Amino acid sequence: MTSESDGVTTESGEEAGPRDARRSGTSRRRMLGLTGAGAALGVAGFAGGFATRAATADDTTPPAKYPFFGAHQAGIATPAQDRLHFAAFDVTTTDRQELVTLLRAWSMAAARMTAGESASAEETSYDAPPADTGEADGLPASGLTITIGFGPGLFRDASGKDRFGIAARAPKALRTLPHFPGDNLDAARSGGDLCIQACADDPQVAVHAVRNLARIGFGTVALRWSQLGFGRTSSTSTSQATPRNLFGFKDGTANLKAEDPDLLDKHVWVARGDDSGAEWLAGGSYLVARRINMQIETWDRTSLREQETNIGRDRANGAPLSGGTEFSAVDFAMKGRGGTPIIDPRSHVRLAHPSTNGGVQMLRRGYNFTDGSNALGRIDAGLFFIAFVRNPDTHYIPMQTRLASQDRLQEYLQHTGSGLFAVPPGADEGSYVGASLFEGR
Ligand SMILES: C=CC1=C(C)c2cc3[nH]c(cc4nc(cc5[nH]c(cc1n2)c(C)c5CCC(=O)O)C(CCC(=O)O)=C4C)c(C)c3C=C
Ligand SMILES: [Fe+2]
Repeated sequence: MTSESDGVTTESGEEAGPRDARRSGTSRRRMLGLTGAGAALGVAGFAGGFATRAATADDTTPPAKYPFFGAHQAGIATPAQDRLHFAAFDVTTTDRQELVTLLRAWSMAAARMTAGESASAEETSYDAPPADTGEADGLPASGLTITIGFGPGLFRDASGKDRFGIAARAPKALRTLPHFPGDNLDAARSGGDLCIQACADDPQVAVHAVRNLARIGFGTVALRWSQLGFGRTSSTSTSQATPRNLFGFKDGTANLKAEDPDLLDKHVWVARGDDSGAEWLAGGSYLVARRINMQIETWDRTSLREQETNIGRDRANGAPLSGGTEFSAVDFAMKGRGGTPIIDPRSHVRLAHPSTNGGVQMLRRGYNFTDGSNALGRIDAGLFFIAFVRNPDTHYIPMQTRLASQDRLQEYLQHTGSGLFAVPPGADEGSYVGASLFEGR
């Protein structure tokens, strides 16, 4: 008898009790059934390659589930979820095969967890640690996506030595980001040979994913740094409302959106021929991560006029100060009474706008964060900036250089962490992220 509400059936056909369910690679959805939370919640719903989010409290809305396998990795063009757990790892093994084995194991576990399953189908003995840590048992997939990236150190170590026989295929643009004016980077929150971006609409699901991948990597990788994010600061789909950052402004209005695949091809996805030495990256992207502290106490003592001048948009509705509504085009030429531009030339939107940056755009996918408070009673808060770009040399570094030296916002910001990762294309069903690099393409 196999019924979601009756219990779990073992391979021999016997009905198992909860203890056996924990030992086996039990589906989290089955655990939902076990706990009587409603099997109806486990139905996937896909539309046009990405699922609709469970944005309402309506019980009949299926929670989002995004497939791990596909042409591109999920977690880039996927509608931005509400929570983030980002982790960067140092690879501790010197053995190429162990690294490949890890990437295979991560991909298998990621495919399971994004489907709402436990991290492993393996059955472990009662005397061994469970194959899944258990804290997501009973929880649905919650829109989980797991995106894996490769840092510069995966290809060459600090002395320039080829670590795993892949140095000749390192992407040209994959370098430690340069120092920008005002950077105050903490080495303990920067860099990494590998990264995992886990996004979900439930923080427990995102943390569970990183925790299990770190556990699987024990002995092959060591966690270098990690960051939790609690509120998305971008929209990556026109179906999403624009959220707000910790300065209280709508953030993500002029972001690239999944509904415009031509712009994603132009600005996000690496194309064949972009880098003849790294064709394996075609269909992938680059992930820029910046931990940006925001001096929110200072901001909170700043007049609304000054705040809006700094950003270049209306705080209440997100419209450009030149007028219109949130999605109106910004008019940088419009002059005010004194003949000066209404949108300050040093405002954030002016300096980040494509017209100031040779037409380049990026797909922003950042999150708000708070990490306690300091001895002065100030909240350690900010924006964990994540952007996906086709080439950081053209799509990130020039813009960040401009912002760091001219942006009016800069007075309230301090960059404290940094990372650049090449994000391989998505894996074929049954294969693994990184196969195009390690299996040679
Ligand atoms: C180098 C890239 C960027 C960094 C770093 C960055 C930090 C940062 N941004 C905000 C708040 C807002 N940014 C907005 C727009 C915007 N920002 C960037 C790039 C970086 N931001 C771009 C490319 C854009 C879009 C520009 C355009 O095309 O008009 C906005 C306006 C709303 C929106 O369009 O999203 C806000 C608000 C903060 C607080 C911050 C660092 C903490
Ligand atoms: Fe911005």
